[in-house]
Amino acid sequence: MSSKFQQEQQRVDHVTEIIQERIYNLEKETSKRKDEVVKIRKHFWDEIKVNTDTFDDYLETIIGLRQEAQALSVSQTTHRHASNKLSTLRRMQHAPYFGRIDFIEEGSTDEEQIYIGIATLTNESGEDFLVYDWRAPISSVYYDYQPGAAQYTTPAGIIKGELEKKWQYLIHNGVLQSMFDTSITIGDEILQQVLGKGTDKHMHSIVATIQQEQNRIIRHDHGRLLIVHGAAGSGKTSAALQRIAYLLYKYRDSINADQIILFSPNSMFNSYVSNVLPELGEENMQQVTFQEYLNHRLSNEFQIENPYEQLEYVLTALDAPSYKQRVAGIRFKASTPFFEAIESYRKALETSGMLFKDIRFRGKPIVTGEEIANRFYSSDTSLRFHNRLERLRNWLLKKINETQKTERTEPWVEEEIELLSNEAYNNAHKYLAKKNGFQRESIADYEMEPDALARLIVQQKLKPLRKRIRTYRFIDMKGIYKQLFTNPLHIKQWLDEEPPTEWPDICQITLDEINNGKLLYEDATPYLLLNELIQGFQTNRTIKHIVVDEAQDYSPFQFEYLRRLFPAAKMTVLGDFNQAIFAHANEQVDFQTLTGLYGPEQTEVINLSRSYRSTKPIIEFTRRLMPNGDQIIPFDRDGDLPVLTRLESYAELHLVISSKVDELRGLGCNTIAIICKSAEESKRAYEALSNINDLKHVKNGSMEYEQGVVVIPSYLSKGIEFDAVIIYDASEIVYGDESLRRIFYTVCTRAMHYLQLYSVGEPTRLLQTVSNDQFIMA
Ligand SMILES: Nc1ncnc2c1ncn2[C@@H]1O[C@H](COP(=O)(O)OP(=O)(O)OP(=O)(O)O)[C@@H](O)[C@H]1O
Repeated sequence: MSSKFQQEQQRVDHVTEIIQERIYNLEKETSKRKDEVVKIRKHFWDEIKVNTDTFDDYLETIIGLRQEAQALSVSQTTHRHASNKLSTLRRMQHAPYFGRIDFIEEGSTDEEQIYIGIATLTNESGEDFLVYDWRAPISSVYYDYQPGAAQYTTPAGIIKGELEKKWQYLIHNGVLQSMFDTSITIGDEILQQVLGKGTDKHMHSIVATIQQEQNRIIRHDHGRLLIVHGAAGSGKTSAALQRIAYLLYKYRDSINADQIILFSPNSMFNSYVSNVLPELGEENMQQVTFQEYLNHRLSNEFQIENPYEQLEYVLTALDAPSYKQRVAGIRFKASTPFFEAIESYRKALETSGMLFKDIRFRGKPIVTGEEIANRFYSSDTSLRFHNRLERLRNWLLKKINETQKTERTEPWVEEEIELLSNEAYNNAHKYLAKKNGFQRESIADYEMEPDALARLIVQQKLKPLRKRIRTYRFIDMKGIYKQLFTNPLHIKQWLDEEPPTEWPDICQITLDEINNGKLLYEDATPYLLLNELIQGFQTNRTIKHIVVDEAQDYSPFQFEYLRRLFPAAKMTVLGDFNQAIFAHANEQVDFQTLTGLYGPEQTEVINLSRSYRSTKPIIEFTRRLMPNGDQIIPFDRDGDLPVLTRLESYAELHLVISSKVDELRGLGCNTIAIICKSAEESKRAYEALSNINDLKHVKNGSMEYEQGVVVIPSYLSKGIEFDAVIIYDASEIVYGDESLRRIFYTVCTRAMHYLQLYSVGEPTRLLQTVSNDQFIMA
């Protein structure tokens, strides 16, 4: 062992010792804090005298409550910080750092050695940095430069200097396994090692090996919108997650994890990526799917189709009578012209077309929908639309007040009073006594007048109606949306161009679904948009950053919606048009359309062209599937060529797949995915392959990324990766249509180490763009 290596091991030992000492002290402190929190919680009420007899007593009670609550909150926050710090240190004790730069600042002769790890560690006095956080300004030199002139940006300005050397360390359980001088080693050894490993149940952080182009994304910090377009496996999701960690570090005084939302494709993906931030000592951001948001907003009104049901229809219902029309509808309803048509339609509603529901009480109309509409259209048209609606709402609430007065002498109220249970009667008595200023002991002295009770009963009965009016549920939103489709000719008033030729059928399909209480996925966002344009946007200003992964699956419509929903947020959008698998993704859409969201000066686009996930032979193969594939640069990792095996029957296929799975298991693959085109095909495959030990079936709604051998439909496999991928049936019959190219590309790019394709009969024509030397025909 060289003395240099020994010295480095000694340093590791020294730093590890310090970390262990800190852990020991922090453990003591956190357990003290924990006891404190438990004690405050337990004795919370003992410390407070609740007395509300006089105003002064009341005030004292409130102040006491406040003080105790504050003490609890301070202790809880301190405890949380200490536990976070503790879990970071526990991680660091096994590998305190992963890199080092030797840097000489301009104007100085001293070479500084900067060790880089997942968090900052200083000596006891706090003056010497033993480890720098990977997000510290100076650490960017590690990711951005090779030895030579280098610089980094601090809040005080740019610091220039000379990067003398750059080192990578591999430390495991406190033992230095290897260290590389990156100016001497050829290729990126540590990256090779990391990428060569098998998959895990969760994605891991990449801080030790972030590449320069990825670092640009992580540290990008100007403008409202960052668009990242990158090849499959280029590290978009990874960069997005490290970027969140970076933002949480840089803006730790003003942003917390709850103020960042990651929009992800499905729950399984959520579980797959959920470990990256905690691994970096940060709390997880909020994770949602767009569908969850739609359900949250609309599931009371409709049964909403989910995006995968829509896709399953597109993939499997080719023979359905209205297939062509439905697909045309999906495309059109996601388009900018339809978005603009909805905006024009809403404008037109200022002069006519608003529909309202009757407001009824006990079966009798208080005001009919028609009367409400007349009132609305006779109001001052110079007011803003939303203010007119507000006035209308106030007018209706007044009507309810009038009803309350007239109803209380009606015979039904008398009947209700007679039928009141003792408990209900006593509750009413107590409520009215308090309302009339009677306190505790004196409550019994209150004599309830029958009229007051009658009023209370009517008021209770009218409560739901008041709530409906306050929340604008007297607007007939379904009816208004349906009006867009009731007469196929009407759309021309709001649309600048011709609607698709299938428009009359699209209208019929839409109306049929809505009349059955269903909302197709393609209608969900337009419906919600119209709703918000009419009632005012329900905005969320607390969110400071939203990250949209797999952005190619969103329509421009949805982005516009998100922009309005989160007016105070910056946005990071990551995607790959080669993987745009939804039917609404037509050829013309690209990320340039998104520049319009915040304008060009607020937008930056970064491209990632190097792909890391798969071995070089797999990337060479998959990139040939796409016309623009030559722009994808494979990371140079060796591996086997993909194999295509033609079989003549499904019986044969199932036998062969079973033995292939055994072989791949023998090669050490932790995750093997048998990827099918649709859920329908997956179901058949899963049943036929039931002899495979511990085979799992991933369906829409699956919550966890499963290790082992899974059968999975194409669209659910996106965003995730497997050690080995088996394409269940890459035949012309299954993938014979050019429109399936992106799906086919997406599934093949899920493979990290092995890619095996089977074809029952003639292989798909999509493979004709791949030359014969890029795969083995077995
Ligand atoms: N700099 C890096 N260091 C180590 N591993 C990396 C790096 N960049 C990417 N990877 C690995 O490459 C794989 C693909 O990364 P990721 O899933 O982030 O790519 P993606 O662009 O989101 O892919 P896709 O679009 O195909 O879903 C992951 O296993 C990730 O850990």
